[in-house]
Amino acid sequence: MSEAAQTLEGWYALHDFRTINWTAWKQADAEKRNAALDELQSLISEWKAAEDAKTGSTAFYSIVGQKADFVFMHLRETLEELNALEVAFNKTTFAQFTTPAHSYVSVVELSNYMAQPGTDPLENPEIVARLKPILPKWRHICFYPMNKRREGNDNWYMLSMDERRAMMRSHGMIGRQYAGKVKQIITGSVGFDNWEWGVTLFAEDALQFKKLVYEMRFDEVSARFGDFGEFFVGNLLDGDGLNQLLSV
Ligand code: VOV
Repeated sequence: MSEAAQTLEGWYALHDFRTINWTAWKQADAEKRNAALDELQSLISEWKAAEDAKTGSTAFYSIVGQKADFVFMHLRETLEELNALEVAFNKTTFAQFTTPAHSYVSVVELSNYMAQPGTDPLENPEIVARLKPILPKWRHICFYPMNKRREGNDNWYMLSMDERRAMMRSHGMIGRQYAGKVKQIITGSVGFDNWEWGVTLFAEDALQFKKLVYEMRFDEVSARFGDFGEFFVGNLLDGDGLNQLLSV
């Protein structure tokens, strides 16, 4: 058996995608719409308070295209908290105007491929901060799930640790060229959801998603071993953005 990579886990993650029933939203009277918006805003304030207290983080983005209208990405210490968040949203008036479109459950993960031998990663404040990240509120989000292939000669899980480490080094070198342009949060979902990882990227310039993902396609670890699910891309919903989205 090949040596399994050691992983460190941080906050649990829920990507909660919803579609808006625009017909019902437009038909609702202004009073009901305003009440729904007030309630939604107070939920968002609660999430912001959790983020200020560093007990979790939430990002709220509209989704471009027809796979969903918006996504809440929540990070919390436990799965129970994530569950409570989705249930709290489901009980709001605004939720009556939405339908679930997709969801993804995972946990922030760092592997030991790049670890410094003989050091305790949990003593490194940078690593600890990466396990419990405050999500950047950059203009755009890109989310997709992925697997590492297990087919014939292209079986990631049969490679030696050294072979995998060399490929992850090359992967990391490409990623580093995008420092300051793309921020990645890798979440592990083996045992939690249908794919092995969730990849969540943030950027101020959405084109950087295309450039990075395209460049990685030529790198061995993605070219030979990457299998990818559906892509979701969207725009930050800050206070103004939310009001604009929901004004009818
Ligand atoms: C934005 C840049 C960027 C950077 C700097 C970066 C660096 C790194 C490093 C150094 C490491 C290994 C240590 C760790 O931190 O865990 C990883 C790990 C990982 N990555 Fe990555 N990645 C990036 C970006 C980045 C992207 C765009 C993708 C999607 C791939 C693609 O083709 O679409 C990805 C995937 C992953 C995955 C699935 C893992 C876990 C693999 C495993 O087998 O365990 N990643 N990644």
